[in-house]
Amino acid sequence: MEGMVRHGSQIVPAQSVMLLTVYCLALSLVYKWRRCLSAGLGGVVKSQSPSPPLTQGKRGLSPDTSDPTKPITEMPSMEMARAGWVLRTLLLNEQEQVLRERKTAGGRMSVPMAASGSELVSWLISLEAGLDRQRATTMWQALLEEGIIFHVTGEHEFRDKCVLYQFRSDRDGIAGGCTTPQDIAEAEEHLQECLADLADRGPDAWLRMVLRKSSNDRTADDLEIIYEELLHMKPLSHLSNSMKRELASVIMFEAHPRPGSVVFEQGEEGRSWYLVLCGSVDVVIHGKGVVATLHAGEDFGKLALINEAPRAASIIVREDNTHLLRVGKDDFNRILRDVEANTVRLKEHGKDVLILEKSQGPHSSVKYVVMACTPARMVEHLLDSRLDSGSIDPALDDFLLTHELSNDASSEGWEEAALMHRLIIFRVYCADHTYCTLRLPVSATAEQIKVCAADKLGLRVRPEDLILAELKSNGERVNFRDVEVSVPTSLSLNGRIFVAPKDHLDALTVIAEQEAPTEGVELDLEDVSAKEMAYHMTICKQYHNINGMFALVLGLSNMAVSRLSLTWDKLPSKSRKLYMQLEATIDPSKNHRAYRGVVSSMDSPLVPFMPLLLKVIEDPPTPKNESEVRAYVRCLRTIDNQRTLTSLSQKLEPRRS
Ligand SMILES: Nc1ncnc2c1ncn2[C@@H]1O[C@@H]2COP(=O)(O)O[C@H]2[C@H]1O
Repeated sequence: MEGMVRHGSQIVPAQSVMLLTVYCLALSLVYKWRRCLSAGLGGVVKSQSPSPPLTQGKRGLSPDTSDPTKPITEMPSMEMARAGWVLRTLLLNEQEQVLRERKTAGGRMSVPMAASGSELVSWLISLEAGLDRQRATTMWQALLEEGIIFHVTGEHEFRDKCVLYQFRSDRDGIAGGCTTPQDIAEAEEHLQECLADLADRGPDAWLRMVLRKSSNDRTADDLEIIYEELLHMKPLSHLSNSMKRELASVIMFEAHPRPGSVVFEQGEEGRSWYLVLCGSVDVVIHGKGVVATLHAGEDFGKLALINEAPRAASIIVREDNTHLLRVGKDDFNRILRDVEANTVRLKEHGKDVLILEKSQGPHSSVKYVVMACTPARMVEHLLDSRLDSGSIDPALDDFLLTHELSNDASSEGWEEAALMHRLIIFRVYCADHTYCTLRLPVSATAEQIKVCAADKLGLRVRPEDLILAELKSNGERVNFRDVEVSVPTSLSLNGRIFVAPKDHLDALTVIAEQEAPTEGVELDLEDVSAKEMAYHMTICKQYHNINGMFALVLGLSNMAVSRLSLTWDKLPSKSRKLYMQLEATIDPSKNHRAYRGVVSSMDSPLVPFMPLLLKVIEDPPTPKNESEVRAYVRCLRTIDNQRTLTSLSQKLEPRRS
């Protein structure tokens, strides 16, 4: 059987065996270079691993890679590890010992196996005809940025000067000072390939080094290098040259060696705008998971800057050695805002979910026009958009009045499962009003909550004899069935969860805080003058804030207030008439015809009445700045118990007998 070789029980072509042998040899060589380096880098050679699942486990904070004297990788790449090994092996074989014991400036410290930057540059030039000093300097910087060589006291990037550098393996004492003839032969064999790798990486390494310097440390040459590079960057091609010049002094480089590290988290304040240089990042939204992956040439983080809103998503590094460019908020506003903030385009699972375009509003104000949007995103956008002047385009009115919003899992990608796994913190009370605080997924069943609460509260009752119930502020009780989920999110306003033995259920009484706020609110309404209050109420109408207007009218139309006839009588008839007109707009008959009439008679922008909008969605989406909204609602102290409201009202105007 010509050309075939027996391998175990298999017959394989001889060619494959040869390939396999070459491959094994190559692997062993690579292993040697990496072993030499990894011993000094924690001892483990890390393989290129895929990203960890993004919804689990702890995410590391991004390391600070802004210091240009430090490596930007956790482990050197195969190519640079090999180049380091080859150059060191050949340097050790030099007649005139380049690597030898040296004294640092001032003779303070003696360093073994060190060489000055200028000696290393001269030596490299001697290996390759046509190489100039600047090019050779960048090649050594390529080794320095991967932690293969170091400035002996860690103060400098690579310099063609009389400053000392060492190979890491010498600094950490993990490589011998001798070389075998076999090593030298191997190094010579790979030299040309290594020089080509270094020449290839040098200029980028130099650029990265310059981009890591603080603005103040950048020289005119540095700025020129950055500017030249910005001229060629596709994602910046729409910027004018003068903008690129300005950017050159402020744009910063950020390296993320590890997948899973967090660039920033959803809800944080926006401080920078980013551009992906290489690698990729995931856009992760609470309750939805990864909604998009951004690659080289794509940008992120401008929404929070132009909106003055919290970050709409977390950005998690997806690949090893992802490199980003960053522009701080002030610089973004100064240089880029006018151009970059022209369009905001958000994608989820490859589909555009929101495209906003800036346009000129009246009186040279700026407004954003929604060019395309999914219904779900529109609601999110409306819920938390504070775009510049807060203005929304007229097309939106039509949308609000006509669009049927649906919670279609397939088209909108609502990840109900992810929502259900979200952890929430809530209290469970006992009959004596002691309570425990639990942190469970939304999907936890009433039975699971019951068991956890009983355990924490020390209730010595079998779970089957316990009941979990909501006690509303009016004393009404609703028992949960054991299989029910989303218990804490289904409570009524001021409702509380109680756990009690079946035969003690009737003894449950409402907690004082359920009836009325037990603590003062930050803003004491009584400190505000009636005039001031009236001013703020009127402003809702003036600014077309129908939502705010309705909230006020609904509040005033509550029985506890509407019955205060003595007070109402004090109103001038003009105001009374105006109020009656407003009251008419909340009339829900004929599918909110009165409301629709008001909306159509108003010029844009306007804030629609949200409950009406949300009523058509079976399961309202979670707003983007969810944590903020939740914190707000948690601190919102209201009285929803009609009995309490009526008794307060009667204190003001006792019932006439
Ligand atoms: N579908 C998306 N939803 C929200 N943010 C997204 C989406 N896709 C990309 N992003 C980017 O993620 C960034 C998170 O921070 P910002 O809110 O500042 O700006 C956001 C957008 O630039």
